[in-house]
Amino acid sequence: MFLMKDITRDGNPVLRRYADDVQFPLSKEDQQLATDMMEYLEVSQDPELCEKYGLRAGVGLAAPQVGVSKQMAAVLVPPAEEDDTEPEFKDVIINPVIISESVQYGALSEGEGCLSVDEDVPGYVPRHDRITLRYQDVAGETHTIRLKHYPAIVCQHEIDHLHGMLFYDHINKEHPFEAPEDTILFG
Ligand SMILES: O=CN(O)CCNC(=O)c1cccc(Cl)c1Cl
Ligand code: NI
Repeated sequence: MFLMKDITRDGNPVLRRYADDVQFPLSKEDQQLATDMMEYLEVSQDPELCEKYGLRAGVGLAAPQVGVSKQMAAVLVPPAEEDDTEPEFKDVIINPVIISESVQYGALSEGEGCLSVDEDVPGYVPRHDRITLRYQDVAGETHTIRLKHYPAIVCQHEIDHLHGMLFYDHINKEHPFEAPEDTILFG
């Protein structure tokens, strides 16, 4: 199981590298990596286990964050409403490509955080509010899905990791809480 000691931190060159494509069928190693990354998210979202293992909670985790420069990220966006049982989006996205994106931006009103960035970096992170995402799952099946709002934001945060980008790269340095016109602020 991954612990905070396994998470690469800003300054480690692996976080600034464009990750390599993943080959199919997945090697045993890549299968285990996918499982372990999703497990981290599940454990981190359980308040008791999160505390027990001293984790920082996350809704996504990209392979470069555990030192593996491969195009793979786990995403686990909890249910939108408390009484919902199903996560809003849950999958390990492999070789993801955003094939279309809205002109309109969306941003979380409370900004973003990252396991690989220890300090808080306040400010809006403008992202596309809606995207069409193409990716392969661990079975090698290709999915083409449309996402909007929070799941779209999270997937863009993870895909950034696979391209050597970190969330604060998008924050306006002079005016961190300014966002492009018509940006939807939510959360
Ligand atoms: O790359 C993944 N992480 O660094 C895990 C920790 N950060 C989050 O869960 C997180 C928090 C706020 C907004 C977004 Cl979009 C994300 Cl992704
Ligand atoms: Ni991150």
